[in-house]
Amino acid sequence: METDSDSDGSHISATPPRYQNPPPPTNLLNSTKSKAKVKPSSRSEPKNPAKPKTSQPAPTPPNPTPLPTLPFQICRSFAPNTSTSAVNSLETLPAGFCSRHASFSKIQKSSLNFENDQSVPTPSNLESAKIRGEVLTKKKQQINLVSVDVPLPPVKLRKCNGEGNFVRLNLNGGKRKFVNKGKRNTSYKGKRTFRRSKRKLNKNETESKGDEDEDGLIIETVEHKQKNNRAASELVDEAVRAVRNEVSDENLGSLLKLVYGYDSFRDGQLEAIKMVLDKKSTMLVLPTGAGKSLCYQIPAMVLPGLTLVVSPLVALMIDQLRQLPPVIQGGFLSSSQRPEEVTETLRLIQEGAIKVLFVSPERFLNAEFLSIFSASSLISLLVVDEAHCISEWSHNFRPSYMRLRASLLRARLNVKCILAMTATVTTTSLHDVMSALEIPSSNLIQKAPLRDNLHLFISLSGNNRMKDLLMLMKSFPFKEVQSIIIYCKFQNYHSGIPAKDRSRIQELFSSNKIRVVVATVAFGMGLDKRDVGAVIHYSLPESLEEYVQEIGRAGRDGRLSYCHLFFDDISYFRLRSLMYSDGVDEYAINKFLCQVFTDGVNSCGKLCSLVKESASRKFDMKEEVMLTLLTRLELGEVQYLRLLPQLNVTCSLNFHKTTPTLLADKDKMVAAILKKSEIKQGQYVFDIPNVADSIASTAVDVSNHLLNLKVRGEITYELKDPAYCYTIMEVPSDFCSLSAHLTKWLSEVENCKVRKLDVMYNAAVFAVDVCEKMNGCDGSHHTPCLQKKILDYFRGDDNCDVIKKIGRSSPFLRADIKVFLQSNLHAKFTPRAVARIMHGIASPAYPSTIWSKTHFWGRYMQIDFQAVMEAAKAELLNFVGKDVV
Ligand SMILES: Nc1ncnc2c1ncn2[C@@H]1O[C@H](COP(=O)(O)OP(=O)(O)OP(=O)(O)O)[C@@H](O)[C@H]1O
Repeated sequence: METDSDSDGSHISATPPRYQNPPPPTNLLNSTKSKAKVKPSSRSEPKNPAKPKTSQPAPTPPNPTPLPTLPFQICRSFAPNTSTSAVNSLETLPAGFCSRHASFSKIQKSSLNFENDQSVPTPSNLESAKIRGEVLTKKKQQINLVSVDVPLPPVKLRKCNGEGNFVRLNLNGGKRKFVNKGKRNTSYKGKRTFRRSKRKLNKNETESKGDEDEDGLIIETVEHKQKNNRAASELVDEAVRAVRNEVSDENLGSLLKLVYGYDSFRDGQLEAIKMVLDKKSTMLVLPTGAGKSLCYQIPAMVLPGLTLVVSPLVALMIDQLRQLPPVIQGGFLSSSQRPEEVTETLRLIQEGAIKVLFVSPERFLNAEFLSIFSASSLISLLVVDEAHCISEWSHNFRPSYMRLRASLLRARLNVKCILAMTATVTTTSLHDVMSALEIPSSNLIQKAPLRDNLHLFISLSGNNRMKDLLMLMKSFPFKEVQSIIIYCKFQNYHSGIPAKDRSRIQELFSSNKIRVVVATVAFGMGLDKRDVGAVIHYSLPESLEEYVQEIGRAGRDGRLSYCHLFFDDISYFRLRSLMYSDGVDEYAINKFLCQVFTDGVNSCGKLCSLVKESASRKFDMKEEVMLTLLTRLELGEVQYLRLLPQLNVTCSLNFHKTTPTLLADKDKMVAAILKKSEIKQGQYVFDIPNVADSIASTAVDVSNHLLNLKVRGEITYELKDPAYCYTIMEVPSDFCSLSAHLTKWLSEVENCKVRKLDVMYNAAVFAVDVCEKMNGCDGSHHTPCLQKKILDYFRGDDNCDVIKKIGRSSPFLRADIKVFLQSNLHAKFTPRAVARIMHGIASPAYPSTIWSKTHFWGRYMQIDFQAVMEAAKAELLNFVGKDVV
């Protein structure tokens, strides 16, 4: 007997057709003509979908649960006060209850209104609607949300403007048409008119059908809906109670089936869920698309308190929030939200009305946020998503993730159980993460980093890479693939688009109205489009981790998918140069430390700030590097300072009602402002932390007080200069040794990044030049040898010699540096600054707008950066009248 379920529990490596009854094609690009050509081994659906030819277990589509058909509704209304159960009472349960995908796409559609900027679904309006539990089905009353009927506005191919990171590309020579072409100008009004006239025509018929509307849909009565919802809610509550009574495979399986519609857990999921429910901190390493989210979502339903998920990107948080099954009330906090929204979310957390909260690690700088948790046991589980970011030896180190140490989490947030999740981690980074989070080695669940439904191809691209790409797209199997992501490293290959269009493009791509998206790495993180059939790398990724992460966007439905990597030496040289763009010299770190601890020993307890832009130029250090150093000064072996939330620190103020001196008599903060201000063009200009420090207050209190005075009509003011704020805890006794220590650390991190790129390049060169094309490798197909390289690398066995393409010297280098210095007598240089220019790397003090004009810009990319620096140092020493460091 044929079955449509995958009872072995793993869909990851299966490669059969996706559904027993495939959905109707939504993309006109997949014309019937192209379908007719489908070969059995391609991703396309079988001709007779009801009878799959394969005898392999088919991956289970999200199966409808036995729950009643429910009306669609994005958010249910809820009464926070009554919400004490783990799964909130479901007053109005969405129709997407059984299928996350249904509910996800509806949320997106309903949330998109691009008619004006105001209505673009910002994280805040989307989420605040969700957490407020607004009934979004009242379409016309929603400012930010529109009917699903409203056609999306046209997508224009834009020229690069440096704002965005991906653009639609029609690689079919304009022959194929996008599905919504020609429909885009259909206005909402027009569509309504059409529907009204249709209603007129069918009046009698409609009346005779009673409850049926003009589209033949059954209009359910409110009572009917409520009854269904209550029944569904009771079933889930019952399943949750059963798991609480006994954490058995059977009870967890029932909950899975009921909420997600899945028949079985995938490899690693059940183990992780049970471990977490047993309150054991757990490290979970599963490949991309293996279903890690479910490993915290199910515990979130069962555990009594809040599940706090730390995520590195706001876009990722929003995606994860959207993907929560409707039975789990979610929320998120981000700096893009209005203060009222943050306050409302914090209130809901305290009331227990939010079960899963997404935050960025920077949120842990916020005193108000921390205070909610420090004295309570609100948090049942803390999830660290993309946990490799904790390790400086990972491909994606984030200084703010250093804040996620078990000791700090316990002390500040009362966290008892941690679940750390990642898909891409080497043994070294894994060790770092587990020790930072104090996860015992026995609590590691790790599966192979690659799914075996990905077929890996690789080729060295010639002089015309675009031509190579177009040929690839027109050849089998790529021409058959419906959904493709092309990853590019450099923006001049993919054109930027405004940020506000990104979510729209993601939506169009998700609904198969765009076939191909060209994007940078940021796109796709968190994108859970199950049927992406191919990922093409137009240029070399920076590391094998990045490669694995990006190819992991393909084949999440378990079907055979294709990944092609183009690489060439020039892109490699260019990327390798960029690896040096964060480097800093010891003397610059020393100067930086002097500024951070301005007043020397007397500055303990002082509230200070460092204006980002000016400091960045002054020390020729990127803002992220300054933040890395400040975070290290806070979280290293000695706590030298405590970072506070970033602020705009310079205030220019005008008094209106009461005279300044009279107001100062009544208000001590105004008195401090007058004392600390300079008067410029009639305005009082002062530094907020400086004023706060003088009256032993906080910068946040001063900001709030200013707002208050403004509301009373006493003042108006403007804020500028975004800055890092901090309180000094201890002044270093030896600046020199601290600078040396920090420089060494930063250079090790830099070397690690260079090494990762070299290993990536090495793997590519090996496949193309060295692989003997045995064991399954053939032509440009190199799945076996690349898989082996990846597995060895993740196991920490990457000691292979890196192919040395980078030169150590050039006969003209010194002479060119000399000419460069002579022709730029007006400027001061360090060896690093000269080497950056020779490598074509911009820095805050040497921006590309100015320095790319010199014809030496990027000329020595193929020579090792350190070697260029040494040559520059030697020339600077010879050069009279230049400062040499
Ligand atoms: N047991 C299961 N059976 C079938 N499908 C599942 C199962 N668990 C999860 N999925 C589906 O797999 C897809 C990927 O899940 P998810 O987004 O959690 O992956 P992930 O491991 O977090 O990936 P990434 O690392 O890329 O974020 C989702 O569509 C999810 O619904």
